[in-house]
Amino acid sequence: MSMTPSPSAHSPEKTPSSSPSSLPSPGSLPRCLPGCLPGCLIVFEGMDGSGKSTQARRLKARLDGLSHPAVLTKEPGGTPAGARLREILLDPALPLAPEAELFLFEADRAMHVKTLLLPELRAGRTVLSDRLSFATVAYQSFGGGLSRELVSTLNEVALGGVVPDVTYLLDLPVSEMARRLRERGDGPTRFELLGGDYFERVREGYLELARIHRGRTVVLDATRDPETLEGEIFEDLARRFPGRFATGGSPA
Ligand SMILES: Nc1ncnc2c1ncn2[C@@H]1O[C@H](COP(=O)(O)OP(=O)(O)O)[C@@H](O)[C@H]1O
Ligand SMILES: Cc1cn([C@H]2C[C@H](O)[C@@H](COP(=O)(O)OP(=O)(O)O)O2)c(=O)[nH]c1=O
Repeated sequence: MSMTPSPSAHSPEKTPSSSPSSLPSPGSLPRCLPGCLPGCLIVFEGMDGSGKSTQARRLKARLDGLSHPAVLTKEPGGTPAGARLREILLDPALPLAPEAELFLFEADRAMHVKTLLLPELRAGRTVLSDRLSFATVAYQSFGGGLSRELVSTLNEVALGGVVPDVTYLLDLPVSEMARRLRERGDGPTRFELLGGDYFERVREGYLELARIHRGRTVVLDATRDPETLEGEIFEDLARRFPGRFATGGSPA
């Protein structure tokens, strides 16, 4: 990956405001292409129970072992405000209108991007995120039926131009997903609440996104064992970003 920021990474950027929140003001975010910030954003996507957090944790451990520290984060809930939003979003006793749910996922994302992803990526660090914007297209649009255009517009605002360098999509049949969630012992699972048809559409949504963004999305058969998947992900990363993850190659 290029360590040279493109002109577009700099021109619209301003010094973060000194307001009490110390968040950059709206419109101050760079428009970014993959690789235009010195860091590397690696995203894990897939349905509930597909093994995203298992693989994100394994990759982090592997990078730690190579003295290449990586930041492990997630959506929803990767920031203090996001953790509160996550409680609302995942409370089965608190039904939300589809639009309200969408706005809360996007609010979580805006906080995540502005306060965590952008600072880490600007500092040149590797960030591993358990979910990002594909999830909202797959769940709220393909699954929940909200307009694709609305979801894309809100994603664009929340992402502020940040684009993953690579996304690993852990693809799993819905029946296997249901089995894993039962085994994991989640309370009343989102699967039970939303139903199998919903998740069939979510899966199809993810696969369509992978086709559209095929240059920087890798679809993995998530029914295979965790070791095999970990090896395949690391091999792909090493090929994609030569030298970045070599032993002692930490940019942090
Ligand atoms: N490759 C795999 N094969 C079988 N079971 C797995 C695999 N990866 C994860 N699991 C198990 O499936 C469940 C869901 O995994 P998890 O990583 O929490 O998924 P997610 O973060 O996508 O919800 C956990 O019980 C985990 O131990
Ligand atoms: C990020 C995101 C998550 N979700 C859903 C997916 C999950 O059902 C739920 C919580 O995500 P997550 O904690 O990643 O669940 P899991 O570990 O089971 O995969 O939020 C959306 O519906 N839209 C979104 O934009």
